[in-house]
Amino acid sequence: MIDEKKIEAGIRLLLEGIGEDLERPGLKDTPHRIANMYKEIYGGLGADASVHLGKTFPAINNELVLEKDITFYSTCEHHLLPFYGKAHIAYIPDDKVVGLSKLARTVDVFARRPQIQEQMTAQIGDAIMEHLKPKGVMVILQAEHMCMTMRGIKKPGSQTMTYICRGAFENNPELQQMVFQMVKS
Ligand SMILES: Nc1nc2c(ncn2[C@@H]2O[C@H](COP(=O)(O)OP(=O)(O)OP(=O)(O)O)[C@@H](O)[C@H]2O)c(=O)[nH]1
Ligand SMILES: [Zn+2]
Repeated sequence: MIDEKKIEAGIRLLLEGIGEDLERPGLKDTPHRIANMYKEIYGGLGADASVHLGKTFPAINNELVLEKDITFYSTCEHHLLPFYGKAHIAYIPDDKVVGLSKLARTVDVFARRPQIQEQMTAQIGDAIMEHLKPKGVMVILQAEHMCMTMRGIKKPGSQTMTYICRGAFENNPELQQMVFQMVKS
């Protein structure tokens, strides 16, 4: 559960730590604003993907479904700086499908917490396997990490790609290639 008072106290300390004047007008409401913002951007911590993935419909057929270019914003757990980009999710139904928005909602459940991209990729795929129980799922994430661009090594434009395969996609390079092609097209 997100504790707004603790976040506000933490932000006040942080501002003091960098030598800022907490009483100047521009900063007076900042601790409160950030607490509100964290409720949104870390809202995934209290969220449960099964709520979204548990609402299914009978499949018309069991052909592959790809939802691509799902924009997401997350924060890296090492620096609490944003990483953001696109998620692509392919799955092969086993007589059940979910509404397409539920795939995007599942991405947000795992994006809105301090994260590591590899872990987020796996969590999305594993949640889909567990709750929708398809024949297989493949998740691809492509993101820019601000801890790589605005500080440290400073390599703007560098992109991190991660993917996982579960079920029918595992050990099936042809199927994986087909998804990569569909994502590129
Ligand atoms: N594998 C992986 N690494 C990440 C992710 N987000 C951030 N990192 C990396 O986490 C590492 C943390 O390294 P540290 O050496 O502990 O921290 P640092 O001194 O701030 O590292 P630099 O970024 O190299 O300055 C950095 O190399 C980041 O690029 C992620 O999602 N996945
Ligand atoms: Zn980072």
